Amino acid sequence: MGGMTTPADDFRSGFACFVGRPNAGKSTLTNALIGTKVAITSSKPQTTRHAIRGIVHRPDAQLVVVDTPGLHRPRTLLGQRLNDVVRETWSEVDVVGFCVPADQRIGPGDKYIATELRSIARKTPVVGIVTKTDLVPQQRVAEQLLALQELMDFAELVPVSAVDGYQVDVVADLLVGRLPVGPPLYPDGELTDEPEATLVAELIREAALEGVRDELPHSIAVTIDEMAPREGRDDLVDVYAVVHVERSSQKSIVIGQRGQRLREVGATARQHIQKLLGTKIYLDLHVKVSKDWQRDPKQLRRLGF
Ligand SMILES: Nc1nc2c(ncn2[C@@H]2O[C@H](COP(=O)(O)OP(=O)(O)OP(=O)(O)O)[C@@H](O)[C@H]2O)c(=O)[nH]1
Repeated sequence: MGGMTTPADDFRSGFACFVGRPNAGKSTLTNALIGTKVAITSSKPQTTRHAIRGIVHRPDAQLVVVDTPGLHRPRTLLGQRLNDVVRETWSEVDVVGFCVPADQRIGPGDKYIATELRSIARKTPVVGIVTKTDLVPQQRVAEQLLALQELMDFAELVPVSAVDGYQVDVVADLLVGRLPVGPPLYPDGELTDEPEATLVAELIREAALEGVRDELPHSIAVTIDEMAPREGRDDLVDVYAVVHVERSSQKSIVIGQRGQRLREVGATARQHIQKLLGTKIYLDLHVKVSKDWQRDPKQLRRLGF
């Protein structure tokens, strides 16, 4: 941020999330809004409960898009837990974007989401978004907007195509318009310094936390020691990473019986990293006890906080 410029008095900042049935186009729209800049969750310990998907930086606003798992009709305890996370996110963001694809009839799944949204996030404005307009004739888009309007009270309605870019800015404007006035929540610079390594670290952290979030809420940090293409090959990147925990008891949780868990963490993380980088990777994962790293400013700095 540099402290050189002070944001204008009417600068807006805040959080948004997208909801909608699977395949409604939420991720694609998020990526279109964010462009190339990728944001990283691990840089802010207090926000790790809601993974940040990306940040839209504009001269007049900063829009932080958070991830939510899909809302399901709860059939299992896990389903219920996931739904709790969804509800919590909904009530904490400043605006929700409810996505419905233009090429599919509005159905029970959408009605379920609308009912839930109404009951949980009564005060959160919801923007109704008809996605994938490039797939259907204009007339169909209009019909879908009308059908969507019947579902619930929307703050705004807007059609968009993330693929051809139609009205992506309008969606951004509508979401930003619902954010409170306030300074940027995240510095711009840190997100672009080393996006890949930081994001790779975050993917490993996410994988390591999967299933043990309750046992190790904020006690994990990940650093990347080295990340470079294997010599003489352009299709393989070596990643050397360290998972930092606070106590040796946590180390055993992360490693698991005979290393079983760590292997799974590695496999999951590797898949995600390969997707991100678009190349094969070799992932070398070590677990290290960095005692009380959360309370030690020096260690915190080293771990990138
Ligand atoms: N033609 C077209 N296809 C789109 C558009 N947006 C998304 N898609 C496609 O629709 C499919 C689902 O898109 P996603 O963005 O993954 O949908 P999602 O809502 O994030 O899906 P979940 O992660 O399953 O909840 C993908 O195959 C996208 O390529 C669009 O604007 N136009």
